[in-house]
Amino acid sequence: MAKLEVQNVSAGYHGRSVLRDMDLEYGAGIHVLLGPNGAGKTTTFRVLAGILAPFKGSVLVDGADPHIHTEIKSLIALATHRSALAPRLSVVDNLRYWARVLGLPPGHSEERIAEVLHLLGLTDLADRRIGSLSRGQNQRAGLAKAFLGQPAILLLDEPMSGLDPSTTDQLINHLRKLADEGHTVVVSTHALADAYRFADDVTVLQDGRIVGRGEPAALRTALLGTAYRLRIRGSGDIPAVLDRLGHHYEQQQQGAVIVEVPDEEAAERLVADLVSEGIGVREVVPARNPLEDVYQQLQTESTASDAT
Ligand SMILES: Nc1ncnc2c1ncn2[C@@H]1O[C@H](COP(=O)(O)OP(=O)(O)OP(=O)(O)O)[C@@H](O)[C@H]1O
Repeated sequence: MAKLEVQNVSAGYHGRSVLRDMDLEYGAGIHVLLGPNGAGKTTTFRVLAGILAPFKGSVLVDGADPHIHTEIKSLIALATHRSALAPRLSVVDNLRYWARVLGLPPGHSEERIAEVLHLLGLTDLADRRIGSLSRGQNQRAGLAKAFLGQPAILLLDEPMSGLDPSTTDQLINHLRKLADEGHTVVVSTHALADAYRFADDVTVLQDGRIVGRGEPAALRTALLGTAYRLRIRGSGDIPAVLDRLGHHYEQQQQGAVIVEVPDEEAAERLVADLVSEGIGVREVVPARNPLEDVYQQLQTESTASDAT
C-alpha cells in the first residue's frame, strides 16, 4: 500500500492560486474527489501526480516528495480525458510503447496488454489508430494505459464520463478489486451518484478548497443536514466561553465564530448562555453550510448534463 499525503498545499497557474491550504491523506481504498466544474479537481491530480509543483506545502508519497525523488512517480498513474497516447499509433502499439517505458518484463507485457484491453472492452479495437477512436473509446484507451503497470496509486480524472453503463460497471468492479488488494485509488467526479455508489470516502472540493470530507453516508447527512449554523460576533473571548460551554466552533476572520446547533430553541439558549457569561453579542446571523452550496451546484450540473 502507498500512502499519499498533501500538506498545506497551495497551487495554481501563472502565480494565481487555484488550490488553497489543502490537506489530504489517502491510503488503500477508493477515494472520491467531488466538486463542480472548475473546483480544482484536475489541478489537484496534477499536483498529486508530480506534474504541477505547488507554490507552497508538500505532496508526499510514502513520505517522499515526487518533485524531488522523481523515481517515485512510477508508483503513480494518472488518467485524464487527454490520454497522452500517440494518435497515429494503434491502441495496442501505444500500450506496447508504454509497457517498455514502464519497464514491464518483455515476456509478460503481451499478456498484460491483452488483460487491460479485455478489461476496458478494447480487444476488438486493438489495431485501430487512437486518432480514429470515439471520445469514449479514447477514454478507455487512456484508462488501459493507466492500469498497465499496476501502479500503487491510481488517479482517475472523471473516468466514467463517456463510458457506457456496462463498461462503467466493469470499471467499478475492477477499482474495488484493486482497492481491496491495497491500491490507493482516487477518482474525481462531479456526479453525486458516483460518490454514493462506490466511494469509501468523499472529499468535497469547491473553489480550490476542501469543504467536506467523510464517508458517503455521513456526507449525505451533512449535505441534507438540518443543523442550524450561526455566525456570531461580539465582544469578549467567545471561543473561551464556547469551550467552557462544550460547543464546537469554527473561528472565522474578524473575530467571528460559526457554531452549529440542532434547532432554533438551542440557538436561543446558546445566545442567552453567551450573554450570561458576559459576552456582548453584537451579531447572530444564519451561516450557510458550504456543502449546501456545492450540493446545489452539483444538482444543477447533473440536471444540465442529463438534458444534453
Ligand atoms: N493550465 C491552466 N492555466 C490557467 N488556469 C487554469 C489552467 N487549468 C485550469 N485552470 C483554472 O483552474 C481552475 C480549476 O480548474 P480545474 O480544471 O482544476 O477544475 P476541475 O474541478 O477539474 O473542473 P472540471 O470539472 O470542469 O474539469 C479553473 O478556474 C480553471 O480555469
